[in-house]
Amino acid sequence: MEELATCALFVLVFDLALGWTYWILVLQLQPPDRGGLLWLWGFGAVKWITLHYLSRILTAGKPGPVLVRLVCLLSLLWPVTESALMVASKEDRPYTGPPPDLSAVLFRALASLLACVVWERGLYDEKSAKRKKPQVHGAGQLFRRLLQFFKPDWFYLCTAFGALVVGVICDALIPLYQGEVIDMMRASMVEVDFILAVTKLAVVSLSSAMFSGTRGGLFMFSLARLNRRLKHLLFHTLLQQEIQFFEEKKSGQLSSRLHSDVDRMGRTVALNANVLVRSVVKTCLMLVVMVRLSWELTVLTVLEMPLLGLVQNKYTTLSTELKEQIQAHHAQISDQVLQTVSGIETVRSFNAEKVEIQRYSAALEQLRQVKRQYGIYSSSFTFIRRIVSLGIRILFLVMARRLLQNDQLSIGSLVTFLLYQKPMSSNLREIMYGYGETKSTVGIIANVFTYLDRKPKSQTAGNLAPEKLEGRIVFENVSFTYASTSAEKTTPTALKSVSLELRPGKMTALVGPSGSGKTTCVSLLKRLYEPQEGRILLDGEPLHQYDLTYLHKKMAVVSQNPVLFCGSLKYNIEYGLKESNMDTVQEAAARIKAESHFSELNNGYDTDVGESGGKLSEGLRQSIAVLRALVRDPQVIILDEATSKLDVHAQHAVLEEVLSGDRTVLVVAHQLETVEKADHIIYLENGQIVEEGTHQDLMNKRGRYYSLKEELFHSEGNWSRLSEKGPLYSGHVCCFSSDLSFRNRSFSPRFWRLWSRHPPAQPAASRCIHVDSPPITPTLTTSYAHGTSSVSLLHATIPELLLSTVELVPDREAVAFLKDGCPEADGI
Ligand SMILES: Nc1ncnc2c1ncn2[C@@H]1O[C@H](COP(=O)(O)OP(=O)(O)OP(=O)(O)O)[C@@H](O)[C@H]1O
Repeated sequence: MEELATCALFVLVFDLALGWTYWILVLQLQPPDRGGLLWLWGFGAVKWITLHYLSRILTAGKPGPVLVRLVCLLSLLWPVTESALMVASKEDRPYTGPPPDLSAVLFRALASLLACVVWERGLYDEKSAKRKKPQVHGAGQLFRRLLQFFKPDWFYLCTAFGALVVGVICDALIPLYQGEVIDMMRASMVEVDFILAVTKLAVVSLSSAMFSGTRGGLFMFSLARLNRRLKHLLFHTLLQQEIQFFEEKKSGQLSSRLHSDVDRMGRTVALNANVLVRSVVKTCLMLVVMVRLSWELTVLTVLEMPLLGLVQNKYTTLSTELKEQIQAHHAQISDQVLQTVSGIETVRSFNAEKVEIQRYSAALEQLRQVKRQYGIYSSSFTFIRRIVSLGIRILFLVMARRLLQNDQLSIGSLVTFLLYQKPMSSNLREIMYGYGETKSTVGIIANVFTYLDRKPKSQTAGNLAPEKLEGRIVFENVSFTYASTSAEKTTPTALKSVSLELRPGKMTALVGPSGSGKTTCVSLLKRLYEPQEGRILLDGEPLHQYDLTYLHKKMAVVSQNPVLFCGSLKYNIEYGLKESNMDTVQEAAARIKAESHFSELNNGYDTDVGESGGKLSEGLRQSIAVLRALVRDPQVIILDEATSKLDVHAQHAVLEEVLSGDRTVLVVAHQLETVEKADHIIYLENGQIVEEGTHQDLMNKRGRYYSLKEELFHSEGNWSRLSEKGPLYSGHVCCFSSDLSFRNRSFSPRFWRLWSRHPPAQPAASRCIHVDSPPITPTLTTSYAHGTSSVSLLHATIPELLLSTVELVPDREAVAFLKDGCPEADGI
């Protein structure tokens, strides 16, 4: 810093020496008009070269931007101001060259130095420039890129800019013609001239209104089109992203990017460009007129700009940070409200309303604090701005009085000047404001473009779409780990070298404890994620090579909690289908035993399902999801706990329906009775396959699968599931058995009578109860069958539940069973 100051001092001293040398030369040589502008510009060029080399020598070849700016100002300030004075000089006072004034040399040098200091300390905020270096550096590029989005609207924009320029010219001429009209009011003037002046004023005012209106309308129109295009593109890009992206970003954040950020972006370019161009054109035109009236008063008026710029720059830097914080708080609050409202049932059942209100209030309080800070900055800025304006105004009045007293300005010219002064000041303010707004939007534009440019990390889909799909799916040593978020350093491996095969026409079941990786397998099949190792093949081809639309048509995934959209039942079942086919829907609904439930609803298939299907029972929601998949007739069906809320009959009906048509079926279920029918059962644990085979194989093996079945039966949860199946009626038989040959058999009342008299010998492989009283709901404490209480049932080691009716029962089966299990029954 000290080194820089020393160099600047040397440059200044050298500049003074050059300045005084110039005047000595002029006074000696006495050229016409003291050399005029030609000499001045020539001297400026010589000075620039000399000072530039001097600064290079002083700084060992690296003068730096500060010295470069100082040298430029020192060299050009004089010829530029003299050229402006010559342009502005009135015809009756022709330009006679600069007067010899040695003190002016010193004054100009000091003014240049002061301008450089103001620039470095105020307008050029080094701290914020460093902090936002990558953004500020690319600001021009960002705006150029944003302008490219306006390409389809070039016609409207060109017309708007044309209207803008014409409107501004008319605007700038209005005060001039107003002054003329005032002059024509004098009695000595002829009426025709007065009428002519009024007509000119009217035409100019009318044109200004018309062109300004056209300009405003066209800008708004283009802006609306740009918004639509940008939002569409951004939404499209967002939907292409991989699932991890949505897991990391909050929905409030994304919604804020999509709406407020895009709105602000468009507004900045369209409106600020409009305001900036309008104000700059107007200012230039007005400057020409004002300088001709009085350059002294013009300098004072214009002086307001750099001073206000200084304040505005500081304010922009501080307020940009706060604006970003406000936006982040808004996103967080809307996220919070969304979560609470969508999870209102959980909130209510855990009596957490107060906690949620407190959380909301805390978030609102944080927002209030940031807004308060913003308010303080804003009012301080307004105060300082007003003070600066007031100071300048006082100076202006003092100067105007002096000019009037010296006859350098007439009252008429002063009135015209004043008519220009107010719009001029507001123009300058608009330029400042537009500049500040544009600068503070750079970060927002960069954010939106970051999203627009984001390439999804998932592999891009291929275009494979064979006419016939067999549906053979193979996992070859597939390993997968979920990406860790910033909060967690590592995540456990969800799948470790899993190899399995799903065959067409067969049902495969994935079972295992929670967190074993079942849903991860389904997610990989849905291509929500890509395996890090190994590959997944569909009919021998890697899954990612299939066209996504084709894949989703051929492979349907039904999950436990299907997403339903606001609308009718019919809308949700036919969601995404090009053509409605209610006959197929109704037939399929009948086959999965859902038709009667649907027709019981008030408006049948037109019944509104409510938000996320909230007006329907969970079972009905699952039926809709199953139907939604079935009506598309996919070759591969994946049921991820998809029938867990359906009753036993409906579960069997769904399984029968999906297995028809040679489909490849994958079932993920915790209810092991659902998977027993599977042709192949795969038992996963900690992301690895530990057992596989048929139900019989696994039961015989007495391994993990067998233990899980045992555990499930003993757990109280199993008993509640029994209760969920509804009341048991007189004449029903409940059988608990581990003997597989016992399944799906029914027994007559005679059998029961025998059974109660002759219970099986120890160790018993079976327990049965006969419900012979009017409808009862089984509960833990009910004792309802031939001396067998529910408590003893819970202690039974037999993991099977069957319900059947007595009418279908042939007696000999009972005899056969009793012969098998109870030797005392021989001969019955
Ligand atoms: N989105 C995710 N981000 C990080 N880890 C995840 C994510 N989803 C699942 N996991 C982890 O991956 C592992 C396997 O989970 P997965 O959901 O596949 O198990 P699951 O067998 O389907 O469990 P459940 O039967 O309870 O549905 C678990 O350790 C789980 O915590």
